[in-house]
Amino acid sequence: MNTKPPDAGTSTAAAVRLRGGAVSYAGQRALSDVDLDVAPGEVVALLGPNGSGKSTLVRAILGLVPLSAGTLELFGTPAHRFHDRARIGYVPQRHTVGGGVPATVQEVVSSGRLARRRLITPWLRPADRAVVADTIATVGLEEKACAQISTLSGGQQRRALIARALAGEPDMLVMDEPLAGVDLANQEILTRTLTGLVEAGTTLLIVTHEIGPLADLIGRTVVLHHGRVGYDGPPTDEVLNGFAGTDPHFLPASPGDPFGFVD
Ligand SMILES: Nc1ncnc2c1ncn2[C@@H]1O[C@H](COP(=O)(O)OP(=O)(O)OP(=O)(O)O)[C@@H](O)[C@H]1O
Repeated sequence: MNTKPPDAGTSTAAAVRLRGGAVSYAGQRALSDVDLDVAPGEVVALLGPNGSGKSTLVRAILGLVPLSAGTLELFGTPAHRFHDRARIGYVPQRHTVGGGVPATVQEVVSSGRLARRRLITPWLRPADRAVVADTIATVGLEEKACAQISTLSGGQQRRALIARALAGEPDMLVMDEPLAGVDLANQEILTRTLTGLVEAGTTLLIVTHEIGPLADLIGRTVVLHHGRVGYDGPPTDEVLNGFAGTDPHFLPASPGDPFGFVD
């Protein structure tokens, strides 16, 4: 699926440009002095131990939590003046769907399309419906399009919610733990989906504990320690193998210990 105009996502402006970013919750610092550039078309994995600030960083980029310091630009525009939110798709961390709201896969995915169109009229045009159908096919859920989303497995729900984000045809997709709790078959489908998006020029920012099947896709890893960037570079074996989400020996980086592995 790629119905973007040919120049979409190829602008030279960074998709994300954060300088000196800081976030506090009730006076407690969760992020400090974070610099992050994400170029159009880049695939960046955000790693780090539990509580190191990964989700906070993506929430700050998405404007879901305010920066207490620093500056943020999205696609070359200061974040406070950036109104084209549909250019950024977001799949949050805990995103299985409960039984509370009855909705089919098609309806859920359509809601992602409606959000892009900022519709005054509450219906989709044929071209929008085609994108919705295409997106459902991209994540391999054609046969479930009319099923209630609450009847799907966790992995299938995750695929549906990724499809919802994709239905807005974002230039950048931000995903928090897309593979967590997803079985191998669903991981493979998701990896194929993401590979197709990257080939189409979509920028990916992925918070993950499990590089696993995504290893071939990821061009760069940014590792957070205690709310600061400890490593920013290629996904070396040392980063990928040495990282463990809850490893107490994974300490703040220092010049002699760039990955923070040494006690
Ligand atoms: N809404 C909140 N209110 C108060 N503190 C919060 C809130 N969200 C996160 N924190 C704290 O901010 C710090 C960073 O949390 P964050 O969830 O960003 O880390 P993380 O690296 O994404 O962790 P995990 O891998 O467990 O998801 C932690 O100390 C956490 O307890």
